[in-house]
Amino acid sequence: MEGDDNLAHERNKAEFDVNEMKIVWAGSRQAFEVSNRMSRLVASDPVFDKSNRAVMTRKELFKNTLRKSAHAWKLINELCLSDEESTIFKYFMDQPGFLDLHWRMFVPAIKGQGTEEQKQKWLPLANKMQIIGCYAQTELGHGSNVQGLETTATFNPQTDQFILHSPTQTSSKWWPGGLGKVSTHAVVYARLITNGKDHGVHGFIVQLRNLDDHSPLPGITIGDIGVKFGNGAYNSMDNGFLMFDKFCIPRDQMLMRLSKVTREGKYVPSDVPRQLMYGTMVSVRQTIVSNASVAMARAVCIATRYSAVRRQFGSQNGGVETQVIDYKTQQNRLFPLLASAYAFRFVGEWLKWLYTDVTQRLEASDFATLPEAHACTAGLKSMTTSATSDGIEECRKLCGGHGYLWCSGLPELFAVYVPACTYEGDNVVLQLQVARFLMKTVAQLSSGNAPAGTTAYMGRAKHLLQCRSSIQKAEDWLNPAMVLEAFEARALRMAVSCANNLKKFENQEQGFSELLADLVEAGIAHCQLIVVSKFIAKLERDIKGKGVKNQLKNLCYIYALHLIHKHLGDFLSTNTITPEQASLANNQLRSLYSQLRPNAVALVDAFDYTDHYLGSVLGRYDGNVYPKLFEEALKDPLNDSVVPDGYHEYIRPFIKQDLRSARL
Ligand SMILES: CCCCCCCC/C=C\CCCCCCCCCC(=O)SCCNC(=O)CCNC(=O)[C@H](O)C(C)(C)COP(=O)(O)OP(=O)(O)OC[C@H]1O[C@@H](n2cnc3c(N)ncnc32)[C@H](O)[C@@H]1OP(=O)(O)O
Ligand SMILES: Cc1cc2nc3c(=O)[nH]c(=O)nc-3n(C[C@H](O)[C@H](O)[C@H](O)COP(=O)(O)OP(=O)(O)OC[C@H]3O[C@@H](n4cnc5c(N)ncnc54)[C@H](O)[C@@H]3O)c2cc1C
Repeated sequence: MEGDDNLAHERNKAEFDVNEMKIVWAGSRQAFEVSNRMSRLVASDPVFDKSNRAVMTRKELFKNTLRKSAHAWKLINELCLSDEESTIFKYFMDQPGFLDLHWRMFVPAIKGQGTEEQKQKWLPLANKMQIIGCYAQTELGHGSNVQGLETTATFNPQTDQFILHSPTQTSSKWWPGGLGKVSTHAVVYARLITNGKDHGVHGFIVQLRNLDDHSPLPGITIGDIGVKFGNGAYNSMDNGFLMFDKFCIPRDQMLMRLSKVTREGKYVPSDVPRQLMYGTMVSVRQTIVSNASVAMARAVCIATRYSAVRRQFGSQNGGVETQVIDYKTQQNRLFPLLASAYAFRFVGEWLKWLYTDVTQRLEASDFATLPEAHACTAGLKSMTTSATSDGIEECRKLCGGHGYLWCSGLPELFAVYVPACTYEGDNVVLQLQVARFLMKTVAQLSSGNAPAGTTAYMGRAKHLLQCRSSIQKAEDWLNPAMVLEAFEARALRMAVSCANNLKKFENQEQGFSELLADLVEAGIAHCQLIVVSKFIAKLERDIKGKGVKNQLKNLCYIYALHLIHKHLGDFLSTNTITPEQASLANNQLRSLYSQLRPNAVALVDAFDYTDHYLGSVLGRYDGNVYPKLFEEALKDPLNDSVVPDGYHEYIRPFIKQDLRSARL
């Protein structure tokens, strides 16, 4: 059977309304319409071609990214795209570049931390891209430890200026995207010093380059930090370094919405939590969770379509071979990833709601939910990006040898995606923030304060610490209350166990250091509970379309039960479930895989990705894999000539045994 017949046959088997599922995936009919229109607008424009990124030199790749960015900006203006449309348009461009940092970090940092006057001055320039900005926080010596940054901003009352200085090599800014070659400005984080006193890290708007000829301003040393992981991939981004040599900026370029420095040099501390200075990171972490679902879905779409096209073994007497998607091992690796894509989508929707809610509360000076918002954004960013990076690599393996080809789309996707485990906060460091939050919540349980939000379940500690799961048969694992209770009991017991172990240490910080590995596991268990509970909550909503809810139910329970299987040690060692109940979960999981199987291709079609966005020969909508693999191979520059360059110097001497003449 040809690839296209395979996929047509698969699509005919679907038991649900794919068009309605597309709307559930997009979040609303309007969101679907925008996403569909923007992805096709990008795909139809030859400037956004991505087919030869792997064979471009770094300089070519970078210049091509500039060209694409300029073209995108022109189209956004000509077509008068809304903010929502242009964000999605840039996303489907699928080319990491300075635009990401300008719009996602530089502009939000000014919006969140600038005064009204500062916003009025800087935002119109940034919104029209008359200045281009980046977010310069990380240094050569410190990334995770923001309080350990070394760059100084010393107030000089004589000139009413701050003097920015990099006192050591390790204080050089290192990593900011867009800094190396493009940005004219940056929001720079530096230690504020007034009257010889260090007030800790604060943000400043700093011009870096001359607006006439783009040369660095005197006192500024700047450049790109060099080639990063993978061909093409994130190398389109100019991550940069930056050093200040007593570089002066006016006082009104300190971002002063939170704390201030007066004309006399008096420091006026913020009367709101100083952590609001970290607001830009919280906002980006929230969007990274939604991006995780997109990246996971992309890899899963490629692996699912290819698994339906690919056949190996199983033919008797020359008949057709088995589609590899029919092997239970393939399903056991692939279907939980498909379920994870949907799970991350829905938790991303919820996190967006939580972020909007906390932002509104902060505007009304209500800071009560800030720790919860920080823990959720940090923990879910960590959990979903780790799972997605691993998932992309698993999808590559699911595609066998051809998955290793660049044109499968998976190597580049992995290389672009994997730094998400590090940027915007290292995943272990962020998960430890969740653990701290959990330890505080557990410590307060005896005080009578009922925990709220995502830790509300801890308020039922008495029950959850001693309950035994009442699962008796495999179908019981489709009962939402029973599944939730298992996840809640496991998460609470792991957190309480850490808290009890902490008590054994006289010095709590030392205890925390000793128990770091267990604390991370407790944080992950809590985050997995959030994802499962938000998926279950989604099923309780009104979901339209023939068979759509049924498919989502299957995906939800596959997500939950595969986690039980994967983290069985946690569930058994906390006595949350028995080995027999674990075995019933496995039986149910197998049954769910069989139910999902006829719908697998339609479930990835529901992502509505264009072939342009997928960028994968293996994941093509028409399944026409083999002829296109040949086409791609023949395009490789090595195939430009039949006899390769270097033959006469380095191959012929071997064959003719005249190695003395080889030019070694
Ligand atoms: C095939 C091609 C495909 C192409 C695809 C292209 C598409 C591209 C799409 C998407 C791309 C995404 C683009 C995104 C680009 C991202 C670029 C990355 C940018 C960066 O990385 S910027 C730098 C980020 N840096 C960090 O994240 C640093 C991490 N460190 C910290 O955040 C903190 O320092 C900390 C969390 C580790 C805290 O450390 P600590 O020393 O404890 O902190 P303190 O300052 O003392 O604070 C203690 C106290 O505050 C609480 N707290 C900490 N942070 C926050 C916060 N943000 N909000 C609220 N509260 C906070 C902390 O819990 C403590 O509370 P407690 O005292 O315990 O109650
Ligand atoms: C592609 C990319 C783009 C980036 N873009 C930007 C940008 O635009 N702007 C910007 O300012 N920065 C940017 N960064 C920097 C990024 O934010 C930092 O790299 C990140 O915050 C991690 O910090 P680090 O590099 O100091 O890691 P480190 O903290 O040095 O981590 C090294 C190891 O130590 C472990 N570790 C560290 N602290 C602890 C702890 N307390 N407990 C347990 N383990 C610990 C970590 O888990 C990790 O395994 C970017 C980075 C990358 C890779």
